Amino acid sequence: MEFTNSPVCIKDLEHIASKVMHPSALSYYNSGADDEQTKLDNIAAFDKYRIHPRILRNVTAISTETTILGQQIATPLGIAPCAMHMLAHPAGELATSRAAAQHGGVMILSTLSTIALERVIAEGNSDMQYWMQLYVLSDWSITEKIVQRSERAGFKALVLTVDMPILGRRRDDIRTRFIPPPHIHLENFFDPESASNSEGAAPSTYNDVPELLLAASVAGGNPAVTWDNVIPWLKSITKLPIILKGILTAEDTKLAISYGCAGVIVSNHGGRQLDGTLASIDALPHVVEAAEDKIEVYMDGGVRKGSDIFKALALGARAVFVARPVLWGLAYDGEAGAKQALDLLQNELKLTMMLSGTRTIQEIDDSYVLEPVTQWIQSSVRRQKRANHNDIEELKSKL
Ligand SMILES: Cc1cc2nc3c(=O)[nH]c(=O)nc-3n(C[C@H](O)[C@H](O)[C@H](O)COP(=O)(O)O)c2cc1C
Ligand SMILES: CC(C)CC(=O)C(=O)O
Repeated sequence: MEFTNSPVCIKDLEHIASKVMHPSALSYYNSGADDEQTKLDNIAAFDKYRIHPRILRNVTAISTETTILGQQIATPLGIAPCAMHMLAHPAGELATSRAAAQHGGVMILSTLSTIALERVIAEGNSDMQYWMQLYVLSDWSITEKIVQRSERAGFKALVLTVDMPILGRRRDDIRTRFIPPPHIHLENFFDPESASNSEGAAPSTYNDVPELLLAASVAGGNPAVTWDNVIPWLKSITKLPIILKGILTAEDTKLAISYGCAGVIVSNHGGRQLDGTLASIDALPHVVEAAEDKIEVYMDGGVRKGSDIFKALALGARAVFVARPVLWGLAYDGEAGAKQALDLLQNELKLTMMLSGTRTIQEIDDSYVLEPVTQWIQSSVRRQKRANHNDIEELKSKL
C-alpha cells in the first residue's frame, strides 16, 4: 500500500507544525493555562456526543451555505482571532486572509495582528465576512481608533473578548520566556495617517506609546472593564453589531441580550485563560437555551474534525470557529497550508452531512446528536426493556 506524506487530517497538520515551528512560538500557540485541563477537555468532550444519523435520503447535493448576522456565507466554519500569525509564516494574516477568501465563512482578525487590518480585509470577497476582535487597551482611545478604522474598512462586526480581565497563566510561555521576535510588529497599533503624513519617516504608534507597552497593556488584561462601562461605550462609538467572545454561562448570555449584543461566542479561549471551566461544547447547550433565538450563538474550542463542527451545529451553534488548526496549517505551508486546514474541516463536514442524511446546514438540528446524559438514559432504558422482555414469564407469574 502506498502512503502519502501530505496531511489527511488536522492531527497531521499539528504534527507537521511541531516539526517546523520555532519551539517557543510553537509552545505559545499550543499552550493552555495551568494544568491544561480545559484545553484538553475542549477536544475530548466532543467524543461524548454521538451522531444520530438518518439513512436512505438523497444526499447527492450538499450545501453548507448559511447566513450569519443576516448575510449569506459559504460555510459556517470560520477562523477564530489569533495574535501574530507571522510567528507561523512570514506572510502572516495576509496568507490566512487569502486562504479564508477561497473558502468562505468568517475571519475574525485579532487586535494583535501582524498585518494592518485594512490590508487583511482587502483580500476578501462576498462569500465571506470579516469581523474585528477587540481588546480594550488601557488607553481606551486607541481601541476607539481601531474600531473606527475597522468600520471604515468594511468589517461587519466587532468581537469583544471578555474572558481576559487578566492574562491566564500559561506555564510553557513562562518556561520559554516567550516574547515575540523583534521583526514582528503589531500593525494595528500604528497610526496609518502618521505614515502617510511624514514622508519616509517610520510610522508611529498611537499617542506615541511604545509598541511593546501597548502589547503589554493587552497581555496584562484590563480588569476594570465591566458590562456597564464597556458595552454602552462601544455602542456610542460604532454602529457595528457587537459580539461577546468568551461566554460560558446562561447568566452571561441573558446579560448579553439585555445589553443589546448581537451574538455571543461560547469560548474558553482555547483553554488559555481560566483552567477548569466546562469544555466549550459542553457549555454550548446552556448558552443556546438561554439565548432563546434572540441572538446568534457561535462556538470555538477543540474543533478538530468535520464531525465536531456537525455536533456543534446540531447543538445550536450558528457557526463554529477554529484557531490552532489554521495556525498549524499556516506554519506548514503559508496560504496553501491554512487553506488545507480549512478544506480538511470543510470536506469532513460535508462527508458527515452525507453520512448522516443531512443536506443543508438548516437541517442539522438536535435530533442528529445524542447528548451524553441522553445517551446514558437511552442505554439504561434499552437495558430495562431487555430485562423486562426476558423476564416476561416471571413477571406474568407474579401477576
Ligand atoms: C496562539 C493563539 C493566539 C490567540 N490570540 C487571541 C487573540 O488575539 N484574541 C482572542 O480573542 N483570542 C485569541 N485566542 C483564542 C482563540 O480565538 C480561540 O478562542 C481558541 O484558541 C479556540 O480554540 P482552538 O485553538 O482549540 O481552536 C488565541 C488562541 C491561540 C491559540
Ligand atoms: C497576547 C495575548 C493576549 C493574545 C491572546 O489572546 C492569546 O495568546 O491567547
